[in-house]
Amino acid sequence: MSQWTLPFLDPPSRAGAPKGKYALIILNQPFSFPLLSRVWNACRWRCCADGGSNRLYDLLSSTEGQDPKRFYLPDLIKGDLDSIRSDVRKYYESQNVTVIEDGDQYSTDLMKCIHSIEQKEQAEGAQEQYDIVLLGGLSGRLDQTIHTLHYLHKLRTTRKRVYAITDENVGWVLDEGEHLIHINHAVLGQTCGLLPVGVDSTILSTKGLRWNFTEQESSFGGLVSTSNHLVPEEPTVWVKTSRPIWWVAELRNLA
Ligand SMILES: Nc1ncnc2c1ncn2[C@@H]1O[C@H](COP(=O)(O)OP(=O)(O)OP(=O)(O)O)[C@@H](O)[C@H]1O
Ligand SMILES: Cc1ncc(C[n+]2csc(CCO)c2C)c(N)n1
Repeated sequence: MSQWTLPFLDPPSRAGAPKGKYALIILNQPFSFPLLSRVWNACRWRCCADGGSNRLYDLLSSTEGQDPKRFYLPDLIKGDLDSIRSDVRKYYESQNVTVIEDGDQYSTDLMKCIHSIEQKEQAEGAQEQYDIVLLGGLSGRLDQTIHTLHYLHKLRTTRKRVYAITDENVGWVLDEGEHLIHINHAVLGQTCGLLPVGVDSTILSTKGLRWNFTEQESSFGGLVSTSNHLVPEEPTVWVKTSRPIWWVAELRNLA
């Protein structure tokens, strides 16, 4: 059974950053400072996908007086670089941030960043993979959102854990099998969904939700569990699925 916890969304603690090995990819979508600071501090390596660098730069330029930008320097900016602004590129280059242009028109900036994490893992010769946190990717342009759903669905065969996070949602792919999701109700809101994306149908069983399934079929032609609810008294949600599905939960305002 796969166990799922989200320590990268917990408030900073005196014990320091979560023990897990996390890598962050900042996509070109809006995010708040409280969300950024939590995931940033939890991750050991951080990368901006092309225009994600503009988001980081602009968010950290809005504070009067101090310049927090220099405390949030990514390890890498990568993509076809058709979205990064010249002032942003100039600033990060002046801070010695590596900027890599990859003009391939058959892979997205997200894919290019994932490739860099794989190269890093190879270079480090590490046994353990990075768990990957995408900041953004679940809202905005529908083709990009579907790309996130599609790509993470595909990545499940080679990557153990890849999460997509926005100010509204956290979601990831539950591969076929059994899963125990540990719920921090201070971080997650009420609603959640079990989405059979990219599969004809799945047989689902759940425990710990307001509306549970028992060996029930779920498909786009039939039933899809949207607007389901977490139950405040339940510390875990158990899911059994015969095919991969997307799990999404609402995020509380972290401010
Ligand atoms: N409007 C959007 N909605 C959702 N995700 C987005 C959106 N725009 C960008 N992204 C994500 O951020 C990444 C970087 O985006 P950017 O705007 O720099 O490049 P793009 O040219 O639009 O995307 P790509 O080159 O990857 O097709 C994309 O690969 C995608 O994952
Ligand atoms: C069938 C097909 N559809 C779309 C694209 C376009 N495309 C996909 S990824 C990418 C890079 C964006 O930075 C671009 C332009 C393609 N190549 N092949």
